[in-house]
Amino acid sequence: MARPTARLTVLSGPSGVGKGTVVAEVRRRHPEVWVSVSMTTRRPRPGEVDGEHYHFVEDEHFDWMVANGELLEWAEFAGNRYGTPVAPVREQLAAGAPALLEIELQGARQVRGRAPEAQLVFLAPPSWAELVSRLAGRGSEPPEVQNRRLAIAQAELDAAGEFDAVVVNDDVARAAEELVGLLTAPPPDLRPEDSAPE
Ligand SMILES: Nc1ncnc2c1ncn2[C@@H]1O[C@H](COP(=O)(O)OP(=O)(O)OP(=O)(O)O)[C@@H](O)[C@H]1O
Ligand SMILES: Nc1nc2c(ncn2[C@@H]2O[C@H](COP(=O)(O)O)[C@@H](O)[C@H]2O)c(=O)[nH]1
Repeated sequence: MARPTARLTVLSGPSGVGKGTVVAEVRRRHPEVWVSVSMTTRRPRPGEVDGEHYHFVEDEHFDWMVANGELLEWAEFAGNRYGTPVAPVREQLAAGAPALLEIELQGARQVRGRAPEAQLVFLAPPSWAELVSRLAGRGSEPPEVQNRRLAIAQAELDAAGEFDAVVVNDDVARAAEELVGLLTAPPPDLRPEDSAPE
């Protein structure tokens, strides 16, 4: 892998599109890629490990983090709250290393506001039918929660144009490599054609 750029990259996209699957594939291929572990008030799914998939916390703890400015961004999504602890991201970037966040649209917009230099990547499904099928096939939520997530997904798909890049998750390995390409791309002001003298 080319040396990743020390830059903040956000991966967003509708629930069930495969963000977690693609990020896991990126890490399997490139263990050096650092991915933020979010806080959430959601209950763990079977197999999810505290501190690895999420920091699972009670509402009071989440409130405390918000009140103390401990989160880079946070949002309520389908009945639960999710947020990115700011300190590890700061440490990562201060050490000259890249940081990858896997978050939903409201959070991506907050990151855009706080860190305009961040790279925002949208993961899109090959089709609406495929998105519905993936969310149902995962089997982690009951049908009413799936429908709630799909209602949000419609608005998220409409916002794809706000992002710097769109990656279609038609194939996990291909999408993972495309994401790695974006993680290793120099930021716009460092691209040779932008900095070349007249
Ligand atoms: N390219 C793909 N082709 C077929 N199935 C896929 C693909 N990518 C992911 N999946 C499957 O789609 C389902 C949803 O994937 P995943 O949980 O990674 O989505 P997500 O975007 O992280 O969802 P959420 O935002 O709800 O956490 C999983 O069952 C996963 O195995
Ligand atoms: N704004 C944020 N969104 C986050 C964060 N961590 C995860 N997420 C997104 O929430 C939804 C639902 O996740 P699930 O694990 O319950 O399926 C999904 O879009 C995640 O990407 C975060 O720190 N901030």
